[in-house]
Formats: sequence, C-alpha cells, structure tokens
Amino acid sequence: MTAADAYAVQLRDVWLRLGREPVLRGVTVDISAGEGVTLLGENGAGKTTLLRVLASALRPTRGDGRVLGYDLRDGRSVREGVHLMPVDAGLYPDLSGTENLAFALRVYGQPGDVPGALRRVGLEGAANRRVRHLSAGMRKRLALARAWLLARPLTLVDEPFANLDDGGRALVLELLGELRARGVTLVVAAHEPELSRQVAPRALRLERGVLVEA
Ligand SMILES: Nc1ncnc2c1ncn2[C@@H]1O[C@H](COP(=O)(O)OP(=O)(O)OP(=O)(O)O)[C@@H](O)[C@H]1O
Repeated sequence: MTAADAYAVQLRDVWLRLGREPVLRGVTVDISAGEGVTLLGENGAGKTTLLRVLASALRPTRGDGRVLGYDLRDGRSVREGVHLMPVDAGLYPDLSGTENLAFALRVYGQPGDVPGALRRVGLEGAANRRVRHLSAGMRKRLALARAWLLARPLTLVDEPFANLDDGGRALVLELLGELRARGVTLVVAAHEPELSRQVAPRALRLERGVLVEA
C-alpha cells in the first residue's frame, strides 16, 4: 500500500493568512483513507477555512499538504476527488432540486439516480421547485442528497445538523454513515460532537487556528 492509498489527508505545518491575521497556524495532521473525523471548535476558530483548504478552494500561505495523494498545489486533481458541502448548502437558487443534483453529477462526469436521491431525503415533492423557494432545512436536505449521490472519496461537510429537525438530523447520520460504509473519508465540522461522532468518531479541535486532537 502506498502512502497515497493509506492517507486521504496529510498536512504539514500549514499556515493560512486571511487579511492581517493567520487563521490556520501550523496545522499538521494525517487522516487515514476511510476515516471519519469530527472537527470541533468555537465560532471563528477556522473550521470552514480548513475545510476549504482541503477542498483546494484556498491555498495555504505556507506549509505542505497532500489530499488523496495529490499535492494541494495541484488543485484540479484534488478537486476531482473531493466534495465540500458548505454551511449555506451551496446550491444554485434558480435551478430546481433535480437540476441541482443533475448538474453536480455532470460536473464530476458520473451517473447517479437523481429521483432516488430526492426520495431518500424526503424531497420528491420539491424535485421541480426552484431552490430559492425551499426552506433552509429543505436546502440542507438537498445538499445532503447531493453529497450522498456524489460520494466523492473525500467528503467534507460543514455544519450538517444546523437548520434540521429531529428527522433531518437522523437522516444526516444515516446518509453520512452510508458514505463511510462505502469507504468515503469524512470530515465533519460541527458544534454537536455527540451527534457527529456517531459517524465520524475521531475528534479534532481547532483552537484559534491551532489543530489539536480532542
Ligand atoms: N475572507 C476572509 N477574509 C478575512 N478573514 C476571514 C475570511 N474568511 C474567514 N475569515 C476569518 O477567519 C476566521 C475563521 O473563520 P472560519 O469561518 O473558518 O471559522 P469557523 O470555525 O468555521 O467558525 P463558525 O463555527 O462560526 O462557522 C474568523 O476569524 C473569520 O473572521
């Protein structure tokens, strides 16, 4: 087994400055392929920023990183294997539920059962409604369906439990659990460790940009 197969993420002394302040300070971590990690930390600690670095949406100011065996500087290769479900769901407001999911599949050039995914999250009734007319919780469910459908080898999930009712939170656990069972590496930023650790048991904590094992 090569290091690229064994580790989904390897970061070495990663710093990231946004504006004047360093937001990430010397982050060093290994995440094994297939592992589930819960990322904890207070508001503003740097969780979203770290997820965006792993998704190659932000480039470290210094330090080295490999994701799925690719250097973080090779953004195109990294992005191929990664999906980030952002905190605001990150959907196209003028497209319908079906169109959003179909578009995501097209971007990655992969097939998938869009009606089945909508059914799975209880949104079959919203298939043809524009996302801008959906509630925050419905948008979250749709973003979850997209992450589940894509099942990228590294799936990053930012605050999946926010805006959801009890049924929605149970659904998050179920679908993320299924992704893990399929070998997907999961990193979940959450303020609900007792929920998140059910599917992502290893806990890491960011304290003002410094990553520690929790
Ligand atoms: N584009 C930006 N320019 C300057 N500072 C930024 C930018 N984006 C984020 N920050 C700062 O980086 C820090 C970390 O933000 P981040 O969103 O990563 O925190 P978080 O841990 O995800 O917080 P929360 O729990 O509130 O979602 C904050 O101090 C924030 O103000």
